[in-house]
Amino acid sequence: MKELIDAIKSGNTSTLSAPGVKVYGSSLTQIGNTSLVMVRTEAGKRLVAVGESDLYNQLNGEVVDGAKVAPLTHENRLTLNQFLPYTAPQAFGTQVATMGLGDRLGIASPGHIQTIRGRDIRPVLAQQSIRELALTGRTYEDVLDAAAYAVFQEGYKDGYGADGDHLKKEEDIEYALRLGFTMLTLDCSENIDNTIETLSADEVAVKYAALPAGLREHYEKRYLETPADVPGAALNYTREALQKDVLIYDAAINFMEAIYRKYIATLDRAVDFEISIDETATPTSPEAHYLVANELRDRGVTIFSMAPRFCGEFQKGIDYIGDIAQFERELASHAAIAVHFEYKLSIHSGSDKFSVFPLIGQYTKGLFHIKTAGTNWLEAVRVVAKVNPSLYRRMHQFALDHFTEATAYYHVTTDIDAIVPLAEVADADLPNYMEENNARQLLHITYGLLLQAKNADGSKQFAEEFFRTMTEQEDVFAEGLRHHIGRHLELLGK
Ligand SMILES: O=C(O)[C@@H](O)[C@H](O)[C@H](O)C(=O)CO
Repeated sequence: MKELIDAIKSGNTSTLSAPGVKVYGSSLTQIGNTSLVMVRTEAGKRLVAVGESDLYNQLNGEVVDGAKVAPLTHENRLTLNQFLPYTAPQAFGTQVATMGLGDRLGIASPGHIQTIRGRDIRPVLAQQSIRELALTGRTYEDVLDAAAYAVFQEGYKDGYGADGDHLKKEEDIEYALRLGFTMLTLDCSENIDNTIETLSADEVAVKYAALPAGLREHYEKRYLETPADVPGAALNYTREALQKDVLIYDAAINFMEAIYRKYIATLDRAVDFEISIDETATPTSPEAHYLVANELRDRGVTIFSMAPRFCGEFQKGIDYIGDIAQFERELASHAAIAVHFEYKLSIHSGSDKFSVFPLIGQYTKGLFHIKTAGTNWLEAVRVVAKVNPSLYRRMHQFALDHFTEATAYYHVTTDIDAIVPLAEVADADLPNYMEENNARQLLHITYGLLLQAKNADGSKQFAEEFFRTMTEQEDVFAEGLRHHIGRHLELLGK
């Protein structure tokens, strides 16, 4: 480390290096009297601060050869945010395309930054759902720390977001806001009544008639008597469809308004508020989308984006499943509705939907929010399959043994029997599993079980070897993300 510190002290920072130390040259920055850089040593990543200043004194670490060497702790991240505002998350609003780049491991953001830098889109790097936190055992502090340190490591100063994703409970909303998250995705799935879709027209009519007269009059006046005028959207309300939509979404709209009034409208800072109605059995018709959006606007609820449940299937880690012509027809209306109400269309489970990306870029005119997460985990699994076949085989077999348990968390239509048996695949061909839909979904939804699995003695069954492998292969992982997420962005027109 001494060679590095001396080079910084002498101002000879063009090629920083030191034996046994990886220097992240893009991180080098000057704050007053202090030169700050990120390195990786045998002990892990560290901040190295050379030159006394308030920053130098506030960083918790040890002094080595006259420099402060600080671990990537939560407290040191907060200090970094204080002195380097670009390392803190920001809200983006509706006028720039954004991409959620969920990182379940806390090590993908450098590759994501290298992929997105210089493109006409901004990254929401710190994006995890409560479901992901529960499955990985991480916290929102961990998620935000990892993203902030990656931003510093890469010297990325174009801004990034932090999305508390698929939040259903007020306590989780408060948790994310308390930590400074700059985007909230309100998951309304538990307030949407999917049972209505199972009723006959007569049963719907009876249930609808039982609603308060004033409520029925409100909706009938606005959607049967008043034509919806949205350029580019084909909207046609029938009495039967309206009755179903009111029964399906009215409670959810009240929930959206209540959360907005209590948590968003009262904030003294900008937060991108996303409405998620995608994780429901009921596809969101354009008419239902317009109804929800119109009611929110009339109630004074301002949103950053809306995630409808599109027709067909947006399943985890694989391409779109469904009638692309119907998807295109309805996408045109969904996109027109979003433009009409001045928010962005949000595409959840956006990973790997290559066949419809051009349509999404086209109809949203390049102004969208797209969410990915699982595909980034699968790029890490691909690295393991390439460089550590023994670990991959053990993880794959564990995933097969625990797949049914994992289906409790994610809706997939995986055909496990279609996956080529491990014994028939040579080590060199293991990465090919990441090209096969059923194997992709097998490893995709079992991520939490794999990362949390323990041996009889309580040690981690895979996680320690997995992260050691990923540390050794961090450049290979970043290259894999640049290629795979880069393909997403190219097809989206970014
Ligand atoms: O797995 C999760 O809970 C999240 O990644 C969630 O699926 C997210 O909203 C998403 O759509 C990522 O593609």
